[in-house]
Amino acid sequence: MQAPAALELNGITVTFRAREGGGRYTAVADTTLRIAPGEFVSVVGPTGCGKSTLLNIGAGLLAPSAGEVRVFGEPLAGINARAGYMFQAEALMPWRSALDNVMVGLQYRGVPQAQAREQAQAWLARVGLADFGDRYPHQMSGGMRKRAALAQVLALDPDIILMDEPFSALDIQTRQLMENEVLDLWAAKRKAVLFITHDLDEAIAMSDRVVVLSAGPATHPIGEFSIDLPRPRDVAEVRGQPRFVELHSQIWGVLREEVLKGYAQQLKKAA
Ligand SMILES: Nc1ncnc2c1ncn2[C@@H]1O[C@H](COP(=O)(O)OP(=O)(O)OP(=O)(O)O)[C@@H](O)[C@H]1O
Repeated sequence: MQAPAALELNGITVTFRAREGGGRYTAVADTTLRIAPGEFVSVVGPTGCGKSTLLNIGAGLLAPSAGEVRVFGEPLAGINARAGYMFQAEALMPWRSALDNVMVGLQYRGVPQAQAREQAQAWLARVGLADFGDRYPHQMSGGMRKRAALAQVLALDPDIILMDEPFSALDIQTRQLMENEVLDLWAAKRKAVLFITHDLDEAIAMSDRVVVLSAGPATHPIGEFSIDLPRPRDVAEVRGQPRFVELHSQIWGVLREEVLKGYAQQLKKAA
């Protein structure tokens, strides 16, 4: 028998009550997505198509209107306890130091104080913040805060990591450093990753597989591409490889039309 997927979204449909008027809005329609243990999958799609909605479904933060989620073969009910999340927004508590921020999740899990401190310190060191444990979020740069947030997620050793545009607020150099760092950490531990981005270059550089979503409403996968670039990868260097350029052009061929549709919808909404 085939090993169960780490995360499996089966025939997911998500319908919201529309924000205006009394109607319903189907954000996601009949979407199936499977992520194998240790696989790095990116989902790309135009703005507002439903990427975050899918991630929230995988996290168990939102229940689908139809379809089911399975985690290592088991139906998911409530929050996905085997997943760690990293969102675009800052996740650090401003009143806690970096070390305390990383420790808090461990303590919540019942790890004794001294051990939690030791593990948190080791994770801060792994993300390059060994000497910054006593800094508060406002005393750190955006990149450092992201590192601390990454340590916070990884310290809990989740089997699945859900990332929603985690580096989009960073400048390009810091972003590439962080992307490489994530790839190194991932290579060492091989967790299943669901990575949401609207940046196709980032998706290709990082992933084993890229899934393209259609423009909304009723978004669904319209293309799936296996990224056969060798690893380890340097996200800046890999962009110059002929195979990268080829994959980019193939995927962009599918995504372009959807981005234009998504953009037209945004303009209509704004009018
Ligand atoms: N709670 C909600 N109630 C009503 N509509 C919602 C709700 N959450 C999301 N939507 C709508 O569902 C659609 C998909 O939203 P979602 O945030 O998943 O898109 P996205 O692809 O992640 O967007 P972006 O690229 O801007 O991050 C949007 O049209 C959004 O307005």
